[in-house]
Amino acid sequence: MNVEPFSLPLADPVDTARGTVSERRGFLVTVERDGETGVGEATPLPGWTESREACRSALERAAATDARDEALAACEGAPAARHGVSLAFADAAARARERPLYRQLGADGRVERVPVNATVGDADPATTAARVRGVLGDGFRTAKLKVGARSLADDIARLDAVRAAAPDAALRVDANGAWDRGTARRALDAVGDVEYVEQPLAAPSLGEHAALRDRGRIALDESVAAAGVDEVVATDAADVVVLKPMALGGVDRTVDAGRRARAAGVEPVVTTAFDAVYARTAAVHAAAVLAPLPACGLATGDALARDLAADPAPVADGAIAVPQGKGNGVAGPHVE
Ligand SMILES: O=C(O)CCC(=O)C1=CC=C[C@@H](O)[C@@H]1C(=O)O
Ligand SMILES: [Mg+2]
Repeated sequence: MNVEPFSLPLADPVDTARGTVSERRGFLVTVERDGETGVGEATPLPGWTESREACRSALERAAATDARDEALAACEGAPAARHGVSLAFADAAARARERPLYRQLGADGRVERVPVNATVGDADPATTAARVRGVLGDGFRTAKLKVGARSLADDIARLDAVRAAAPDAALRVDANGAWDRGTARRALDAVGDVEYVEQPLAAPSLGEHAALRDRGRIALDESVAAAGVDEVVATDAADVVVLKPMALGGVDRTVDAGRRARAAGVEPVVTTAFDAVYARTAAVHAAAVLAPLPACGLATGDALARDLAADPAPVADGAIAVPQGKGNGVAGPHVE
Protein backbone atom coordinates (compact mmCIF):
# COMPACT_ATOMS: atom_id res chain seq x y z
CA MET A 1 0.00 0.00 0.00
CA ASN A 2 1.26 3.43 -0.87
CA VAL A 3 0.12 6.60 0.94
CA GLU A 4 0.84 10.03 -0.51
CA PRO A 5 -0.23 13.42 0.91
CA PHE A 6 -1.97 16.09 -1.18
CA SER A 7 -3.27 19.61 -0.63
CA LEU A 8 -5.87 21.37 -2.78
CA PRO A 9 -7.10 24.96 -2.39
CA LEU A 10 -10.78 25.79 -2.91
CA ALA A 11 -11.41 28.11 -5.86
CA ASP A 12 -13.97 30.05 -3.90
CA PRO A 13 -13.84 29.35 -0.14
CA VAL A 14 -17.26 28.27 1.24
CA ASP A 15 -18.51 30.37 4.16
CA THR A 16 -20.64 28.46 6.66
CA ALA A 17 -21.90 28.99 10.20
CA ARG A 18 -18.90 26.89 11.33
CA GLY A 19 -16.31 28.92 9.51
CA THR A 20 -14.81 28.87 6.06
CA VAL A 21 -13.67 25.77 4.17
CA SER A 22 -10.73 27.05 2.12
CA GLU A 23 -8.42 24.09 1.57
CA ARG A 24 -8.68 20.29 1.46
CA ARG A 25 -5.67 18.26 2.52
CA GLY A 26 -5.62 14.51 2.46
CA PHE A 27 -3.88 11.33 1.38
CA LEU A 28 -4.05 9.19 -1.74
CA VAL A 29 -4.00 5.48 -0.97
CA THR A 30 -2.89 3.04 -3.66
CA VAL A 31 -3.05 -0.76 -3.48
CA GLU A 32 -2.05 -3.48 -5.95
CA ARG A 33 -4.43 -6.40 -5.95
CA ASP A 34 -5.56 -9.03 -8.46
CA GLY A 35 -3.22 -7.45 -11.00
CA GLU A 36 -5.01 -4.11 -10.71
CA THR A 37 -4.14 -0.81 -9.06
CA GLY A 38 -6.88 0.53 -6.79
CA VAL A 39 -6.89 4.16 -5.67
CA GLY A 40 -8.55 5.50 -2.53
CA GLU A 41 -8.70 8.94 -0.94
CA ALA A 42 -8.62 9.95 2.71
CA THR A 43 -9.51 13.63 3.09
CA PRO A 44 -10.25 14.34 6.76
CA LEU A 45 -12.51 17.24 7.75
CA PRO A 46 -12.41 17.92 11.50
CA GLY A 47 -15.96 18.28 12.79
CA TRP A 48 -16.92 15.27 10.67
CA THR A 49 -13.85 13.00 10.79
CA GLU A 50 -10.61 12.47 12.68
CA SER A 51 -7.84 15.07 12.49
CA ARG A 52 -5.26 15.00 9.72
CA GLU A 53 -2.65 13.67 12.16
CA ALA A 54 -4.92 10.87 13.38
CA CYS A 55 -5.69 10.05 9.74
CA ARG A 56 -2.01 9.91 8.87
CA SER A 57 -1.25 7.60 11.85
CA ALA A 58 -4.09 5.24 10.95
CA LEU A 59 -2.91 5.08 7.34
CA GLU A 60 0.65 4.36 8.50
CA ARG A 61 -0.67 1.44 10.58
CA ALA A 62 -2.78 0.22 7.64
CA ALA A 63 0.17 0.42 5.25
CA ALA A 64 2.11 -2.00 7.43
CA THR A 65 0.01 -4.90 6.07
CA ASP A 66 -1.13 -6.05 2.65
CA ALA A 67 -4.12 -7.92 4.05
CA ARG A 68 -7.36 -6.01 3.42
CA ASP A 69 -9.14 -6.92 6.65
CA GLU A 70 -6.10 -6.09 8.78
CA ALA A 71 -5.62 -2.79 6.97
CA LEU A 72 -9.28 -1.89 7.54
CA ALA A 73 -9.07 -2.91 11.20
CA ALA A 74 -6.08 -0.57 11.60
CA CYS A 75 -8.37 2.30 10.52
CA GLU A 76 -11.19 1.73 13.04
CA GLY A 77 -12.00 5.02 14.74
CA ALA A 78 -10.45 6.98 11.85
CA PRO A 79 -13.27 7.23 9.26
CA ALA A 80 -11.38 9.20 6.61
CA ALA A 81 -8.49 6.73 6.74
CA ARG A 82 -10.91 3.82 6.50
CA HIS A 83 -12.58 5.55 3.56
CA GLY A 84 -9.26 5.74 1.72
CA VAL A 85 -8.22 2.16 2.38
CA SER A 86 -11.64 0.58 1.71
CA LEU A 87 -12.01 2.57 -1.53
CA ALA A 88 -8.57 1.50 -2.77
CA PHE A 89 -9.44 -2.18 -2.27
CA ALA A 90 -12.96 -1.81 -3.70
CA ASP A 91 -11.64 0.03 -6.78
CA ALA A 92 -9.06 -2.73 -7.42
CA ALA A 93 -11.70 -5.45 -6.95
CA ALA A 94 -14.16 -3.72 -9.31
CA ARG A 95 -11.43 -3.24 -11.92
CA ALA A 96 -10.42 -6.90 -11.65
CA ARG A 97 -14.07 -7.89 -12.25
CA GLU A 98 -14.36 -5.32 -15.03
CA ARG A 99 -17.38 -3.63 -13.55
CA PRO A 100 -18.14 -0.15 -12.27
CA LEU A 101 -17.69 0.53 -8.57
CA TYR A 102 -21.43 0.89 -7.95
CA ARG A 103 -22.01 -2.66 -9.18
CA GLN A 104 -19.17 -3.85 -6.93
CA LEU A 105 -20.91 -2.07 -4.04
CA GLY A 106 -24.13 -3.97 -4.60
CA ALA A 107 -26.31 -2.27 -7.23
CA ASP A 108 -28.47 -4.79 -9.09
CA GLY A 109 -28.99 -2.94 -12.35
CA ARG A 110 -27.60 -0.08 -14.39
CA VAL A 111 -27.99 3.41 -12.92
CA GLU A 112 -27.45 6.29 -15.33
CA ARG A 113 -27.68 9.46 -13.32
CA VAL A 114 -27.84 10.86 -9.80
CA PRO A 115 -29.64 14.20 -9.24
CA VAL A 116 -27.56 16.81 -7.40
CA ASN A 117 -28.04 20.11 -5.60
CA ALA A 118 -25.97 23.26 -5.88
CA THR A 119 -24.30 24.44 -2.67
CA VAL A 120 -24.55 28.17 -2.01
CA GLY A 121 -22.45 29.63 0.81
CA ASP A 122 -23.28 32.51 3.11
CA ALA A 123 -23.47 35.95 1.45
CA ASP A 124 -25.68 39.04 1.53
CA PRO A 125 -29.24 38.77 0.09
CA ALA A 126 -28.45 40.16 -3.38
CA THR A 127 -25.36 37.99 -3.81
CA THR A 128 -27.18 34.90 -2.56
CA ALA A 129 -30.07 35.55 -4.94
CA ALA A 130 -27.70 36.09 -7.87
CA ARG A 131 -25.87 32.85 -7.07
CA VAL A 132 -29.12 30.86 -6.97
CA ARG A 133 -30.22 32.37 -10.29
CA GLY A 134 -26.81 31.44 -11.66
CA VAL A 135 -27.03 27.80 -10.60
CA LEU A 136 -30.57 27.51 -12.02
CA GLY A 137 -29.12 28.84 -15.26
CA ASP A 138 -26.51 26.08 -15.05
CA GLY A 139 -29.31 23.49 -14.93
CA PHE A 140 -29.66 22.86 -11.19
CA ARG A 141 -33.19 22.64 -9.80
CA THR A 142 -32.25 22.42 -6.11
CA ALA A 143 -30.06 24.80 -4.13
CA LYS A 144 -28.78 24.28 -0.60
CA LEU A 145 -28.19 27.58 1.15
CA LYS A 146 -25.84 27.96 4.07
CA VAL A 147 -27.62 29.77 6.91
CA GLY A 148 -26.86 30.53 10.56
CA ALA A 149 -23.78 32.65 9.92
CA ARG A 150 -25.87 35.81 10.43
CA SER A 151 -29.07 36.69 12.32
CA LEU A 152 -32.25 34.77 11.57
CA ALA A 153 -33.85 37.97 10.27
CA ASP A 154 -30.95 38.41 7.84
CA ASP A 155 -31.22 34.78 6.70
CA ILE A 156 -34.96 35.21 6.11
CA ALA A 157 -34.16 38.34 4.05
CA ARG A 158 -31.77 36.18 2.00
CA LEU A 159 -34.47 33.56 1.44
CA ASP A 160 -36.96 36.28 0.42
CA ALA A 161 -34.45 37.66 -2.08
CA VAL A 162 -33.83 34.17 -3.48
CA ARG A 163 -37.54 33.44 -3.87
CA ALA A 164 -38.10 36.76 -5.62
CA ALA A 165 -35.21 36.16 -8.04
CA ALA A 166 -35.62 32.40 -8.54
CA PRO A 167 -39.19 31.36 -7.70
CA ASP A 168 -38.74 27.93 -9.32
CA ALA A 169 -35.75 26.85 -7.23
CA ALA A 170 -36.27 24.01 -4.78
CA LEU A 171 -34.52 25.13 -1.59
CA ARG A 172 -32.91 23.56 1.44
CA VAL A 173 -31.02 25.32 4.19
CA ASP A 174 -28.04 24.13 6.26
CA ALA A 175 -27.40 25.86 9.60
CA ASN A 176 -24.39 23.69 10.55
CA GLY A 177 -25.60 23.59 14.15
CA ALA A 178 -25.54 27.36 14.63
CA TRP A 179 -28.91 27.83 16.37
CA ASP A 180 -30.14 27.38 19.89
CA ARG A 181 -33.50 25.70 20.43
CA GLY A 182 -35.52 28.93 20.44
CA THR A 183 -33.89 30.22 17.27
CA ALA A 184 -34.30 26.85 15.59
CA ARG A 185 -38.02 26.80 16.39
CA ARG A 186 -38.44 30.33 15.07
CA ALA A 187 -36.39 29.46 11.99
CA LEU A 188 -38.51 26.42 11.19
CA ASP A 189 -41.63 28.57 11.43
CA ALA A 190 -40.13 31.33 9.27
CA VAL A 191 -38.20 29.62 6.46
CA GLY A 192 -41.32 28.85 4.42
CA ASP A 193 -41.33 26.19 1.75
CA VAL A 194 -37.99 24.39 2.00
CA GLU A 195 -37.27 20.69 1.44
CA TYR A 196 -35.59 20.50 4.83
CA VAL A 197 -33.55 22.31 7.43
CA GLU A 198 -30.17 20.64 7.85
CA GLN A 199 -28.48 20.45 11.26
CA PRO A 200 -30.30 23.29 13.04
CA LEU A 201 -28.75 22.52 16.47
CA ALA A 202 -25.23 21.55 17.50
CA ALA A 203 -24.50 17.83 17.17
CA PRO A 204 -25.72 15.47 18.37
CA SER A 205 -28.82 16.93 20.21
CA LEU A 206 -30.88 13.93 19.10
CA GLY A 207 -33.82 14.40 21.49
CA GLU A 208 -33.91 18.12 20.74
CA HIS A 209 -33.93 17.50 17.01
CA ALA A 210 -36.70 14.92 17.41
CA ALA A 211 -38.74 17.58 19.21
CA LEU A 212 -38.30 20.02 16.30
CA ARG A 213 -39.73 17.66 13.69
CA ASP A 214 -43.32 18.76 14.26
CA ARG A 215 -42.28 22.19 12.90
CA GLY A 216 -40.66 21.05 9.68
CA ARG A 217 -38.47 18.45 8.02
CA ILE A 218 -35.11 17.96 9.72
CA ALA A 219 -31.98 16.60 8.03
CA LEU A 220 -29.03 15.65 10.21
CA ASP A 221 -25.42 15.78 9.06
CA GLU A 222 -22.94 16.50 11.89
CA SER A 223 -25.23 14.48 14.23
CA VAL A 224 -24.84 11.48 11.92
CA ALA A 225 -21.06 11.88 12.01
CA ALA A 226 -21.12 12.23 15.81
CA ALA A 227 -23.70 9.62 16.84
CA GLY A 228 -24.00 7.32 13.82
CA VAL A 229 -26.94 6.69 11.53
CA ASP A 230 -28.46 3.99 13.72
CA GLU A 231 -28.67 6.20 16.78
CA VAL A 232 -30.21 9.03 14.73
CA VAL A 233 -32.79 6.64 13.30
CA ALA A 234 -33.51 4.94 16.65
CA THR A 235 -34.20 8.28 18.34
CA ASP A 236 -36.52 9.54 15.55
CA ALA A 237 -34.26 12.57 15.35
CA ALA A 238 -34.44 13.17 11.58
CA ASP A 239 -36.54 12.93 8.44
CA VAL A 240 -33.39 12.84 6.31
CA VAL A 241 -29.87 11.59 7.06
CA VAL A 242 -27.00 13.31 5.25
CA LEU A 243 -24.43 10.63 4.47
CA LYS A 244 -20.86 11.76 3.90
CA PRO A 245 -18.84 8.66 3.01
CA MET A 246 -15.68 10.37 4.32
CA ALA A 247 -17.31 10.73 7.76
CA LEU A 248 -18.90 7.28 7.77
CA GLY A 249 -15.70 5.33 7.08
CA GLY A 250 -16.22 4.53 3.41
CA VAL A 251 -18.63 4.03 0.55
CA ASP A 252 -19.34 0.45 1.66
CA ARG A 253 -20.53 1.69 5.06
CA THR A 254 -22.45 4.51 3.40
CA VAL A 255 -24.44 2.08 1.28
CA ASP A 256 -25.21 -0.09 4.32
CA ALA A 257 -26.18 2.93 6.42
CA GLY A 258 -28.40 4.33 3.67
CA ARG A 259 -30.22 1.02 3.33
CA ARG A 260 -30.80 0.75 7.07
CA ALA A 261 -32.08 4.32 7.26
CA ARG A 262 -34.44 3.82 4.35
CA ALA A 263 -35.76 0.57 5.82
CA ALA A 264 -36.66 2.58 8.93
CA GLY A 265 -38.44 5.26 6.89
CA VAL A 266 -35.65 7.87 6.96
CA GLU A 267 -34.54 9.27 3.62
CA PRO A 268 -30.80 9.19 2.81
CA VAL A 269 -28.96 11.92 0.89
CA VAL A 270 -25.32 11.36 -0.11
CA THR A 271 -22.91 14.31 -0.08
CA THR A 272 -19.18 14.94 -0.20
CA ALA A 273 -16.97 16.67 2.35
CA PHE A 274 -15.61 18.84 -0.50
CA ASP A 275 -13.50 15.82 -1.38
CA ALA A 276 -11.06 15.50 -4.27
CA VAL A 277 -12.00 13.55 -7.38
CA TYR A 278 -11.42 9.99 -6.13
CA ALA A 279 -13.70 10.32 -3.11
CA ARG A 280 -16.21 12.56 -4.87
CA THR A 281 -16.64 10.05 -7.69
CA ALA A 282 -16.87 7.17 -5.21
CA ALA A 283 -19.68 9.06 -3.46
CA VAL A 284 -21.51 9.21 -6.81
CA HIS A 285 -21.21 5.41 -7.01
CA ALA A 286 -22.54 5.05 -3.44
CA ALA A 287 -25.49 7.27 -4.36
CA ALA A 288 -26.07 5.15 -7.47
CA VAL A 289 -26.44 2.04 -5.31
CA LEU A 290 -29.03 3.83 -3.18
CA ALA A 291 -30.85 5.40 -6.16
CA PRO A 292 -33.43 6.74 -6.57
CA LEU A 293 -32.53 9.49 -4.12
CA PRO A 294 -33.42 13.15 -3.64
CA ALA A 295 -30.85 15.59 -5.05
CA CYS A 296 -27.48 14.80 -3.46
CA GLY A 297 -24.68 17.15 -2.37
CA LEU A 298 -22.17 15.78 -4.86
CA ALA A 299 -21.71 18.82 -7.11
CA THR A 300 -18.68 20.08 -5.24
CA GLY A 301 -15.93 19.52 -7.81
CA ASP A 302 -16.05 23.09 -9.08
CA ALA A 303 -15.35 24.30 -5.55
CA LEU A 304 -11.74 23.10 -5.90
CA ALA A 305 -9.21 25.34 -7.65
CA ARG A 306 -7.50 22.22 -9.00
CA ASP A 307 -7.90 18.50 -8.59
CA LEU A 308 -5.92 15.26 -8.52
CA ALA A 309 -7.13 13.98 -11.91
CA ALA A 310 -9.71 14.76 -14.58
CA ASP A 311 -13.32 14.56 -13.34
CA PRO A 312 -15.09 11.53 -14.88
CA ALA A 313 -18.44 12.60 -13.41
CA PRO A 314 -19.10 16.27 -14.19
CA VAL A 315 -22.44 17.90 -13.47
CA ALA A 316 -24.85 18.53 -16.35
CA ASP A 317 -28.48 19.61 -16.15
CA GLY A 318 -28.71 19.14 -12.38
CA ALA A 319 -27.39 15.58 -12.40
CA ILE A 320 -24.18 13.59 -12.53
CA ALA A 321 -23.81 10.73 -15.01
CA VAL A 322 -22.57 7.67 -13.13
CA PRO A 323 -19.26 6.40 -14.62
CA GLN A 324 -19.88 3.05 -16.32
CA GLY A 325 -16.27 1.99 -16.94
CA LYS A 326 -14.45 -0.38 -14.65
CA GLY A 327 -13.76 0.65 -11.06
CA ASN A 328 -14.30 4.15 -9.75
CA GLY A 329 -13.73 5.57 -13.22
CA VAL A 330 -11.03 8.11 -12.40
CA ALA A 331 -8.16 7.85 -14.85
CA GLY A 332 -4.83 8.05 -13.02
CA PRO A 333 -2.10 9.08 -12.67
CA HIS A 334 -3.02 11.92 -10.38
CA VAL A 335 -1.84 15.39 -11.23
CA GLU A 336 -1.27 18.04 -8.61
O1 LIG B 1 -24.16 19.01 0.72
C1 LIG B 1 -23.70 19.75 -0.17
O2 LIG B 1 -24.42 20.41 -0.92
C2 LIG B 1 -22.22 19.84 -0.41
C3 LIG B 1 -21.34 19.53 0.74
C4 LIG B 1 -21.50 20.48 1.91
O3 LIG B 1 -22.38 21.32 1.90
C5 LIG B 1 -20.62 20.39 3.03
C6 LIG B 1 -19.49 19.63 2.98
C7 LIG B 1 -18.53 19.69 4.01
C8 LIG B 1 -18.71 20.53 5.07
C9 LIG B 1 -19.82 21.46 5.18
O4 LIG B 1 -19.40 22.78 5.03
C10 LIG B 1 -20.97 21.18 4.23
C11 LIG B 1 -22.16 20.59 5.00
O5 LIG B 1 -22.32 20.89 6.17
O6 LIG B 1 -22.97 19.83 4.50
MG1 LIG C 1 -24.36 19.93 6.32
